[in-house]
Amino acid sequence: MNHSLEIAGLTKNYSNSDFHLDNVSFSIPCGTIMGFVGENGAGKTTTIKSILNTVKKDSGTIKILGQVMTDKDIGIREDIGVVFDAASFSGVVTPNKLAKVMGGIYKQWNQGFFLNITSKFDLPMDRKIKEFSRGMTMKLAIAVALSHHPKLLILDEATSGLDPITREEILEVFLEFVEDESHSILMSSHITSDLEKIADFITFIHQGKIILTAKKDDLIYGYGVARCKIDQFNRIDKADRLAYRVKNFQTDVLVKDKKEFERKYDGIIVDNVSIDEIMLLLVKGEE
Ligand SMILES: Nc1ncnc2c1ncn2[C@@H]1O[C@H](COP(=O)(O)OP(=O)(O)OP(=O)(O)O)[C@@H](O)[C@H]1O
Repeated sequence: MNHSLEIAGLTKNYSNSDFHLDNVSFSIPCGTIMGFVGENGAGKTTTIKSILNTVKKDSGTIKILGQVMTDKDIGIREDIGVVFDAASFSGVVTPNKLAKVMGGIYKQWNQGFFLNITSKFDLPMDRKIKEFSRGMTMKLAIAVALSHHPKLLILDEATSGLDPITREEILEVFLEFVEDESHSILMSSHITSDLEKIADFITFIHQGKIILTAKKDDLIYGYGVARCKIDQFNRIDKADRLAYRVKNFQTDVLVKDKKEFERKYDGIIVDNVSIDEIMLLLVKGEE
C-alpha cells in the first residue's frame, strides 16, 4: 500500500443546497502531510465528512489504508484519528475521566502515551473541560486523537484560533507523528503559513472541485507570480500562464516554473508566490 487515503470521483449533493462536490479526486502517500485549502464553503468539511462516512456520498470511491470503509467497518475507525474545529467533548468531564471513556472505546488506546502527551501540552487532568481555553481544548482533542495510535490523522481546522506558540507546539507533534512512514495526515486549514511549514502536498478545492494538487516545495520554490505591464502580458503564450489577475497598473500571472519562465521572457520580474496568493489567483483570476 502506497497511499493512506485514495479518493476517486467523489460526488455529493445536499438536497437543500446548491452546493455539490464535483468529481473530487486526490490521494495521500503514506508518511506525508496533505494540506487541504479552499475558501469558506469550498467543500473541505463535506469532503472530510464523506471520508469519515458521516455524510453519505452520492458516488465515487474512498479507500482508507487500502480499504473501502462501509457502515459496518468498525475496525478501520481505530486507525483514523479525527480532530474537528469545535472539539465535541462533554464539558463536565475531566481529561482523566475522558481517558477512561476512550480506553473503553478504542482497543488500541495507550494510556501511557496519553499521559505523556497531555503532560507535554501542560493540560490539567482533573479540571473540567468546560473550564479549558480553546487552545487547551484543541490540544486535548489532538492528544485523544493520537492516543489510540491512528495511522491516518484527519484535521479540520485544528489550529484555527490558536496563538503562534501553541500552533508551533502542535505542528511539532504532527511532524513527529509522520516520522513513522506508515502515518499520514490530511489537514484542512485557512492558516496557510502552518501548511507551508509542515505539508508535503497541497490540494486546492474551489466550489466543490479540486483545482490543483501539487508538492508544496514545487509550489513554493517552482511556481511564481510574474508582475507584468500590459505589453509584457501580451507577449506571454497562453500555455505559459496558469491564471492571471488584472490590477490597476500591472497584471499578475501565475506561472508553474519560475526559472523557465524568466529564461523565456526576458525582463519580466517573477516573484516567489505564497499558497494564499496561488489560491487567490486560481480562484479570483482568469485562465
Ligand atoms: N448538512 C448540510 N446541508 C446542506 N448544505 C450543507 C450542509 N453542510 C454543508 N453544506 C453546504 O455545503 C457547502 C460546503 O460546506 P463545507 O462545510 O464543506 O465547506 P468548507 O470548505 O469546510 O468551509 P469552511 O472553510 O467555511 O469551513 C456550503 O455551501 C454549506 O452551506
